[in-house]
Amino acid sequence: MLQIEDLSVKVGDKEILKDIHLYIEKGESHVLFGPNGAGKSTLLNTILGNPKYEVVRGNIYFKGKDITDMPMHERAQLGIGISYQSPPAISGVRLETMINAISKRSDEEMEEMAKRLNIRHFYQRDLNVGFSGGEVKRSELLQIFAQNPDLVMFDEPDSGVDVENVELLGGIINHLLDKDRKPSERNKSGLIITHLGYILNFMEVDKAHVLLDGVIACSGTPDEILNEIIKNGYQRCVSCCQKKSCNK
Ligand SMILES: Nc1ncnc2c1ncn2[C@@H]1O[C@H](COP(=O)(O)OP(=O)(O)OP(=O)(O)O)[C@@H](O)[C@H]1O
Repeated sequence: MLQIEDLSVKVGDKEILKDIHLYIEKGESHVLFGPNGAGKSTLLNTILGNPKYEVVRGNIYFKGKDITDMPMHERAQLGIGISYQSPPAISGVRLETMINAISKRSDEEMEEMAKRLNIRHFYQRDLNVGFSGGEVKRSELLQIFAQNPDLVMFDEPDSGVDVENVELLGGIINHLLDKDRKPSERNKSGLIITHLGYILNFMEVDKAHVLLDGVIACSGTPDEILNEIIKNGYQRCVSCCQKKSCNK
């Protein structure tokens, strides 16, 4: 589904991502860990095609197509979606208006998901204006459900969310990524950034990567990587990275 080859990315004068290789198969979800400022959001924004991020080397392929120079709206049409960490509040645009503008789902499907996310009563409110942290995340997930993209990226879906809502959101992300279907029937792929990994208790993820200083330092199963980070911080990834000379 997504293939990233030898990708290096600059923001302004600064090279943030270096020599990234990442392959996400159809039906797979990957999680991205890394300390603050490592470049995780930069990677998501680059996949999305945000023009602020300049690809200086390498290529991004989506569904077999080279999208490296493709504008953002065409990538969205092709099936790439994102749930932002801190989406903007938009006065004058109601949640319902946004949903109607972007939805590829039936009214019945939208009603059901809005109820499941407990956000139906927010339809007449301006988008994210005065929403709490958890309400913003629920509204983001409803918009992602409406768009129905094939590759969904989640930038810290659990930040600022209480324990009960993390469980709710984890279950819905699982559903959005087809994890409630048999492996052979899964068509969606995901890339999720999380700092604490608590949401992973409620969703299924196939692989994990650690991004350090713009480089993928280690990859493995989500459990082994997360346990290592909880036990020793990012220290082992740093030594692993030094052995591979990946920070040169
Ligand atoms: N517009 C910009 N101009 C200069 N530097 C930038 C710009 N945007 C991001 N950066 C820098 O790029 C680096 C990576 O930022 P990024 O937001 O991708 O990190 P992150 O891993 O997502 O961090 P966090 O976990 O704190 O959200 C940081 O050092 C940041 O200051």
